Amino acid sequence: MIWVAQEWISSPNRGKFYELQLRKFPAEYKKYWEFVISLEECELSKQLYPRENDLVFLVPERLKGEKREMEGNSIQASHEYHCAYVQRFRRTSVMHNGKYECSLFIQTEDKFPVNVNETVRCVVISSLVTTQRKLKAMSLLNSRNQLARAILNPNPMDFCTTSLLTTTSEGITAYLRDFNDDQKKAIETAYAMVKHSPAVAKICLIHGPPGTGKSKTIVGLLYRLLTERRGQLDENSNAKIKQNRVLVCAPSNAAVDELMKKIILEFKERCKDKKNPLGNCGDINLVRLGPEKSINNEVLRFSLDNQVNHRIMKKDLPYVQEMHRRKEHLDHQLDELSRQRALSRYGRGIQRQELDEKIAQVSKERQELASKIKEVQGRPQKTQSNIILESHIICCTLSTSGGLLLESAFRGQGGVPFSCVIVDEAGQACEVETLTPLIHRCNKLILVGDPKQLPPTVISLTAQDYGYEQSMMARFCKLLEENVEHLVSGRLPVLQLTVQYRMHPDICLFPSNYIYNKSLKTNRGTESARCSSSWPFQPYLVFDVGDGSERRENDSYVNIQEIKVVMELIKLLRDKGRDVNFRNVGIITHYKAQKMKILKELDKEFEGRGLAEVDTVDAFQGRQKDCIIVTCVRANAIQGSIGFLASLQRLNVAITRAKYSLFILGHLRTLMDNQHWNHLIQDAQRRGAIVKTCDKNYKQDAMKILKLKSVLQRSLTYPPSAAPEGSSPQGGSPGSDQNRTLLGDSLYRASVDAKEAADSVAGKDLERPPVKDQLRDPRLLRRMSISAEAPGNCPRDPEPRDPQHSEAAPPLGVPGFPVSPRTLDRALKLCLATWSSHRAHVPCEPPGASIDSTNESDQQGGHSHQREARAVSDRDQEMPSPGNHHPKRSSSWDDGRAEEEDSGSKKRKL
Ligand SMILES: Nc1ncnc2c1ncn2[C@@H]1O[C@H](COP(=O)(O)OP(=O)(O)OP(=O)(O)O)[C@@H](O)[C@H]1O
Repeated sequence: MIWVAQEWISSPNRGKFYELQLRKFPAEYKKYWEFVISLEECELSKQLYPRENDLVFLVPERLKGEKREMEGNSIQASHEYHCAYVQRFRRTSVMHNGKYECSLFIQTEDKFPVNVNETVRCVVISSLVTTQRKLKAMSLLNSRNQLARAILNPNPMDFCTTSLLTTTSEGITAYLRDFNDDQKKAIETAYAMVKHSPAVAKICLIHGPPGTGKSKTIVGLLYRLLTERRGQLDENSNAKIKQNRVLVCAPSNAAVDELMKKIILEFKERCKDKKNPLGNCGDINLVRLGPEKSINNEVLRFSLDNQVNHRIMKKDLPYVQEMHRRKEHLDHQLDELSRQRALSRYGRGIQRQELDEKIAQVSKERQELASKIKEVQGRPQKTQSNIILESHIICCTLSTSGGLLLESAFRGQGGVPFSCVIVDEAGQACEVETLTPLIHRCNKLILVGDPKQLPPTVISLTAQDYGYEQSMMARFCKLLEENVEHLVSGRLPVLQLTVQYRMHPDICLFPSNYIYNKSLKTNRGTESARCSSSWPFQPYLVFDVGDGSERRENDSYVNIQEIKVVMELIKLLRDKGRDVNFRNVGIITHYKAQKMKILKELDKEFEGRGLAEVDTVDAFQGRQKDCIIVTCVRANAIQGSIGFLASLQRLNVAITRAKYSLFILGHLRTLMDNQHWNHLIQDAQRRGAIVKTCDKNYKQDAMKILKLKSVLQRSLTYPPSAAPEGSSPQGGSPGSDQNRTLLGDSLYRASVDAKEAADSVAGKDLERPPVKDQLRDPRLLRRMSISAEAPGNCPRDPEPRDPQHSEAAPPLGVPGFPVSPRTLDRALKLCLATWSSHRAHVPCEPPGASIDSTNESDQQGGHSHQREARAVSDRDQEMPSPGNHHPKRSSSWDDGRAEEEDSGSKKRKL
């Protein structure tokens, strides 16, 4: 029953009441009850009436209202409530009290204290179909699958390793050029596992952090597995070659469809003869199983129902059309007869009788015709099975893979129907769910996912205690990691994807260091594109909304001050982002009430146009946006729990969705009570990426998301009064690639369009503030050692609270060292020089915003100052360091590339 518990609440929209009338007491089966509901009610609530396999709660009439069914997030079962299972739903055509009736057979757990004819309230909790499939998968595992032992008691030999590499043909070598080394290794290893020794049961784990191309790798593997098929197919066009059929599953419909879109693109693109493809998807056949209403429109064409209809329509179209015409004719006839019958109410009895007989006759004929149409158009099993058998890739959810459809299609075919089962988003599937596709006896399982992102959603705490929240992939990875020292190779048999193609390197830095053990690297092309000067906003800032406070709203929370900041940021994105497409901006909040309030505000501001997408972390998993704003909401005066926010996996997903800019809004004192947030804040603090704000200043503070174009320009014309330190805020020396990223891209590699610059900063302030106030980038402020307590800033600093983190940076506002205006001027020129020399070979990928990215005078300026800049760079490095600014010395969160790039920069200096 534990397994059921979490699902009671996972379908909240099904929690509806039904009044049922107990009709008779079936003496023979004490635990079975027959209830009656009126047909009218059934018709009205077609979607929601208790259906077969539904789990329901039954409450006798006399107990109604005595106790609430829902308390908080959990349903309280007590002796008054009877957990029951809808065994059978039967529609009968019996008239009762002037209404047609339906019968509902419900099986209760034990004796149900209800009297005959007493009304019973029935609460539909959830369908048990999925649960039944999971139970079936569990019970069949041992008898049906060779992987049973490996799953229950895994050892490293059960997992495929890189030693299985195969030889590749020229064509495949050329194809694999589009993939990075990790992806190639994953494809080749999984391919070898499937193709070599098919009798050996093996599992392949492909672990891919955010944006590392997990889907791309799956598509590449499918292509690799199925291209050989073409050769075989040419000789023997029996399309039922089971060795070349793959079952591709994911826990959710959305995940299946996302992957399918990529599969379709790839196979269509690579079709040998596009005018004459061999299958329905390029040269292969693809089918998507599952109810049509849950399939994305873009892939609906490949649904089983669609393909069945297409085949039937093609064959039986004229016949079906004729039947429809006849049915329409009978409908008209019935209408007319009913009208005549109504008119003859006061006429002769004989006439009425004749009409009744005629109506009955026409009704019968119509009913027969309707069932014939249904039979032809309905889903004839034979056609379904043929389509499934002819498919090379079968896509469906894990649950659907356990349905009767697949089983009956393969019944009597002999052998194993798939060469392998691939599970995408495997980190998000419950263990038992992952067992479901294994009922088809396939002994090769490929799990692709990231256990460090969100686990399966399990609300029941009891279920969590039993480990139901842990995915199979997470369990395997954990076990292997714990025993890594006992492995002969000393290496984990997990294929790791380590190059990400999504995030700006500044966004990637913290998750890479803290969550992925410094292993997540940014692809060079992605780095250049993300650092493009055409994107006018900073990549990574954490706003400390110090005077924000959480307010409870029903079961949720809101934080009004954070909403104000969100709205201000959104307005800036709109005003300064020029072409920033709002569909590419996402606002992530963990709380429903906050989401609703933000949506309302956005609606007010934009009158329903151009709304940014607002949703929970869970809804954003697997997706990406150009800019993400995270509003954390929680802000307690008395420190307490931070609820959903506490999960590292949720934090990971929230901060890894943005491509160009990530702005996190939170009450840092509250957040710092959690160790993961504490690390994030300390890291941001070291990088000078924290912006303190409060109600008085939030509008000005929001402006800090703009890149510092004006500073760059003014620094050349107005020598400022302070200079930055020589060291970068995150390590690496000036001129190193990493440094270019952090300094050059975020701070200086901005558009130098004078007009834009003036407009974005100085133009706003008629009374020009002192230079230090104009330098709004927190990193620069930090480097210049300008106290965060400067006028207009908020008074409170977040301080690292956790004494166990010895590498913790001091609180914001620690005085730095004095720098002269000349040094600052030189340093700025240095950055400009590095920027312009770097830019020369950096391709730009406009993300949607297109701002003039070149400025002659700037480039020339940078060029002419290059030599001088290098001299400054050398000298700056010798300057006394405040000690905690050079992460290579002070921080355990260095970018893994720092050392390599540091030496690179030294070479450049030589
Ligand atoms: N080798 C590669 N070369 C170029 N681009 C790549 C490569 N691999 C992946 N990408 C790009 O990176 C982006 C993310 O890829 P993909 O969606 O496959 O990643 P993912 O790991 O499945 O993402 P998620 O974290 O959302 O699950 C896509 O735009 C994809 O085209």
